[in-house]
Amino acid sequence: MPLPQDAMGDSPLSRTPIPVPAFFKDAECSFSRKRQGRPFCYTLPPRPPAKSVPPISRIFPHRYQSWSQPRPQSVSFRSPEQQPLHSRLYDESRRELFFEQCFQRICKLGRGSFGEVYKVRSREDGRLYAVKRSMEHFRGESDRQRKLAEVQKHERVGCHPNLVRFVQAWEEKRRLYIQTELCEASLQQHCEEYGPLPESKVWAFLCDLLRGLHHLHQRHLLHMDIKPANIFLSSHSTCKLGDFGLMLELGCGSLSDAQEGDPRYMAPELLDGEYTKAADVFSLGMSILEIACNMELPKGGEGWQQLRQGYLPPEFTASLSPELLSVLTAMLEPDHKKRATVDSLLSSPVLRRVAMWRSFILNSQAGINRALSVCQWLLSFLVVLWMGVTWLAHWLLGCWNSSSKTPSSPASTPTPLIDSSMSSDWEDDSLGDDVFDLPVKAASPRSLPCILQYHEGTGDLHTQNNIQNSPEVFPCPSVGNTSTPRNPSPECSIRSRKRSLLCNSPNVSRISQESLCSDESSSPSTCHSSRFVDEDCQHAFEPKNLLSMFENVSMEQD
Ligand SMILES: Nc1ncnc2c1ncn2[C@@H]1O[C@H](COP(=O)(O)OP(=O)(O)OP(=O)(O)O)[C@@H](O)[C@H]1O
Ligand SMILES: [Mg+2]
Ligand SMILES: [Mg+2]
Repeated sequence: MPLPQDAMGDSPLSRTPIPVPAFFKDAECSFSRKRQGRPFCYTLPPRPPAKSVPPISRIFPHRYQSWSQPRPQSVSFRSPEQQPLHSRLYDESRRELFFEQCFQRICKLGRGSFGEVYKVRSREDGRLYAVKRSMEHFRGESDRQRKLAEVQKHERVGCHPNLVRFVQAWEEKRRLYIQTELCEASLQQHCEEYGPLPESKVWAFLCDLLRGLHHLHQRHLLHMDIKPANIFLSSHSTCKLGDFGLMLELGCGSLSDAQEGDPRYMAPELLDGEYTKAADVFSLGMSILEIACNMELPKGGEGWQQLRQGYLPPEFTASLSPELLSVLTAMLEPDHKKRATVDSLLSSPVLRRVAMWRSFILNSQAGINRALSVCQWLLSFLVVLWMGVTWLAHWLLGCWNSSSKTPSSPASTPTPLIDSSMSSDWEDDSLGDDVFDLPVKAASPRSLPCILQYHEGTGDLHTQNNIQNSPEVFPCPSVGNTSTPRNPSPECSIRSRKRSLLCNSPNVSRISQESLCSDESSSPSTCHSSRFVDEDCQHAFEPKNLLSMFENVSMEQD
């Protein structure tokens, strides 16, 4: 239906004063502005009345009920068979629910008349989701089927950027769980926090919601519960329709199951049983009126009637632009046959302009986000690259240092780094074959570097403390090579050579005689220098030294 506009392009309502009804003074009192800081649960629709008869499960508590599954079951209407839930994290033998085992509950997002909604993190993929858990247990098979029907509706809806995305659903211990994408907040929560929306945002959200509704109406689906509490804002500031619990499908006999939505947003023709797409347009119009004018919508009475007779209180709508007022008037047309349709609204010039502008903004936002994430990725790649290059440079420098300082015959020409006077205590120490079987002692292995010297004649290794003389020793992985002969004597076994190489890593440290002897009380026989060397060797056997170790071996073989 075309929007009611005159030749000037203005709505009659914007220029002609609305005839004030005789009862206006009384009627005025039926509309009020929203009060700030109202508790969230204030807007909840009434709960269904409690049954006077206790449920069968109370009368026969131990009777087996086919609908009360002991195990979690996947709920899906795409496959005819009920499937058990699959998750690599779920352990059937544990008492915790599937929900607790597979999700980390972060906080409660909200509560409706059917369920409580939690913000959760999936332990499986680490992402954030919303999970709605039915508030009450199934009271019987028909109650279960009624609740499970919401899942079927989610599946019917399919994917659209302006509809809340369904992920999966399951039932466990007579409760239904529905996992959906997580949104920032509902439009109602947003308005409670930030007050009425500026008109630019109202247009943008109206455009998003009309697109979502267009997707539903194309599939002959009626939402039937459009209101700010069921409209969600995504993290990218797009608006989405959610909560498909009351959705109806035209032409498939589901109209007999129709339930009334919130009376504040309800189209008047629903009282006569006229379920059409126009009812959604009316509810959306009411929601927009509420958020744009900060108006408390009446649940009944005179104000409720007036709004459904095409009367929009000017004291609330005075601040709206004529375009928005004319769109609202078209959406809130009392006669559902004359009411604007989603198609006609989306093809109106003003909404086409908004839609173009909206697409441009969303696309540029998405582009900026993509560029930012690429930059972030590049930055982390560069950091890793820089760390790798620094490490390599460090390592190459170390190798170069060691090769420039390695004498041709370490036994005959002792390195200037080695202070032989410091090695007197260690001269008779040697590595035996059992060194790797010795226990590790609790000393600080990295604090005092030492150098092992190989005596060609005896085939023995001697430790020499170089703590004072060799600051360059620390960064160099092969600095101890000076004590390793290039042409080892035949008595020197390969094993002992490898061990000496092990000990030549910078992690090899000297343990003072005192500290070792202080351990004597526990094992007196261990106060022996060869064991000290062993201990050092064991400390030196760390993955980061492996590279230098093999480097040394290869240098030796050369
Ligand atoms: N995907 C979501 N992301 C963020 N918040 C959500 C999400 N789903 C629901 N909520 C919050 O939980 C509230 C209740 O959720 P929902 O409307 O789905 O429950 P309901 O019991 O079906 O409500 P109703 O009474 O409208 O039928 C919402 O108003 C909203 O505040
Ligand atoms: Mg809801
Ligand atoms: Mg609902």
